[in-house]
Amino acid sequence: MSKGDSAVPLLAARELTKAHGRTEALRGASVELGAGEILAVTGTSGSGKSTLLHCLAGIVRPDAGSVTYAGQRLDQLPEKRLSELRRSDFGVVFQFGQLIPELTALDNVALPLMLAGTDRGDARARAGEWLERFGVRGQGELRPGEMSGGQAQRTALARALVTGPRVVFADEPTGALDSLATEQVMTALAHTAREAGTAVLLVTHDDQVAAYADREVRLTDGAVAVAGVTA
Ligand SMILES: Nc1ncnc2c1ncn2[C@@H]1O[C@H](COP(=O)(O)OP(=O)(O)OP(=O)(O)O)[C@@H](O)[C@H]1O
Repeated sequence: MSKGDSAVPLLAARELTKAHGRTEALRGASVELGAGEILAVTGTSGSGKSTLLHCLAGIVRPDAGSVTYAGQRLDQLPEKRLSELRRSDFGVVFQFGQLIPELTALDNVALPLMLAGTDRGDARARAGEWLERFGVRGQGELRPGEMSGGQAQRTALARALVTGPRVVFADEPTGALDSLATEQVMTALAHTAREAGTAVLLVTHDDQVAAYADREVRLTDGAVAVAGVTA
């Protein structure tokens, strides 16, 4: 039984619709994420995966439908409260990790802690522990441009998890990596998320990546077509 089987989901989208101009990216998409669950959202290009992730993460507001997180309506929260909640409870990783190029790996991971008020020494110590978990502690003094794609993505994941979020949103986190680097990144993500009890919403078009999830939902034309168990 997966940890996502609890009666009340941690995060739930109901009947979401969202248009970008005249393109209807979401047309009644509903999805639930349990605490500690790893959920893969799959589907062909343009099926609405990223838009769904953005709505669930409170980055984009849906046109209609609801997003409920830990009992509160995310889609109705005022912007200030929403950004506080995103900082405290959510971590995000995109296809190209979006690390800050001028900072070392260690300082990139320490930054969210420092922004939350942790002093630099403690933040760097904790950042080092997270780099260790992702197998890139040895690269801590390198800048993103000096790392391989896989090392940079593992650093981005360490940065997303260092603040202890309840949910990590990962949009094609291995989209730019070869198969070996994908395996290393996904193994590290699944292992550390399970250890920390962090839920992960994983957007991917790659079956190799979806196989790391507890469950998969497939989007077709902005709505969920198939929901099932992958593992
Ligand atoms: N900012 C935007 N402006 C206009 N159209 C957009 C915008 N973002 C997404 N779309 C359109 O909305 C639809 C859904 O896009 P979305 O990025 O959510 O799909 P996706 O499944 O993540 O695609 P991909 O796998 O190619 O990233 C597509 O037709 C896309 O072209």
